[in-house]
Amino acid sequence: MTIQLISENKVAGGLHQQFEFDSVALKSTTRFAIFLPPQAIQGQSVPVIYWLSGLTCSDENFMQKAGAFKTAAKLGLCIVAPDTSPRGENIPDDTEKSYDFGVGAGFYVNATQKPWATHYHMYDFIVDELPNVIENHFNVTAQRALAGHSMGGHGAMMIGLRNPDCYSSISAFSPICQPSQCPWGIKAFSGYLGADPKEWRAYDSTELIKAIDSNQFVPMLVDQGDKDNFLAEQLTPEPFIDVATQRDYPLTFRMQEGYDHSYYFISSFIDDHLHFHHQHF
Ligand SMILES: N[C@@H](CCC(=O)N[C@@H](CSC=O)C(=O)NCC(=O)O)C(=O)O
Repeated sequence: MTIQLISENKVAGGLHQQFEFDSVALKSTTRFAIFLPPQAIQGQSVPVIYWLSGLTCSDENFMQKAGAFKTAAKLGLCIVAPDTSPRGENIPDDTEKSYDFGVGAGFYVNATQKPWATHYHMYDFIVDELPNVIENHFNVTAQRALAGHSMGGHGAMMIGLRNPDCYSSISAFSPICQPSQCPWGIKAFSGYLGADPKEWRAYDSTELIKAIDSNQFVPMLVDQGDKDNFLAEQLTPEPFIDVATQRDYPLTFRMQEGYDHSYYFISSFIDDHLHFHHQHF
């Protein structure tokens, strides 16, 4: 597997780089961004936080807007931000070109339905292929954490709950907590997984947290803004919090007064998330 450097910038004493490579899972060329802290450049192996972005995003949104570099550099954390779907000329997209399905909206699932099933395997990409690429090409340890926003918050929680042995901690901003029950999730899951809601359960964090073995609880931090336009209709955290509370799951859920759904919110609390993951590595 070869990866090709696309761009490089020095930042906070470390490096921000973009690479592309031919993904087996996505059957297409894909790009990711990586922040390497100074420690990794000096030869030390560092742990990795995988950041999963939301609808309409690429590898760039988090890196350009979250303001994570100085704290990640101080704590010696590598951050990897993949794209949010396969992308390119031969990749099927929503015929209506809507922002919440198709390119930019892979929802971190393995699609089973045509025409999506050929390329839209974001679950396999994030769980298996991308970490292998990162661990084979960079000065990183096998310690992994997951974080994300909105659709990517759903991805971080869902992937962490399904693979508790692989991740030290999980965090999310404004996650879609019950995708089987909200318009964004119903549209995506119907399209990618088919009409039967039973097939959706394996990708729904509120279902997964009901079933996970208590010996396999992974610490989780969630921040949510109370002025988020999507909160009531799309994000619906209450059922997830209720199950977590009943099960004594190690979830810290913080409702943050006055904040919306944007990267202004993320940049306000990203340091807390980086410290949280650092503490659990
Ligand atoms: N209608 C909007 C919706 C797009 C949007 O708000 N995207 C969010 C994630 S929403 C859930 O996954 C986002 O992160 N946008 C990128 C950014 O840099 O802010 C639209 O189409 O604009």
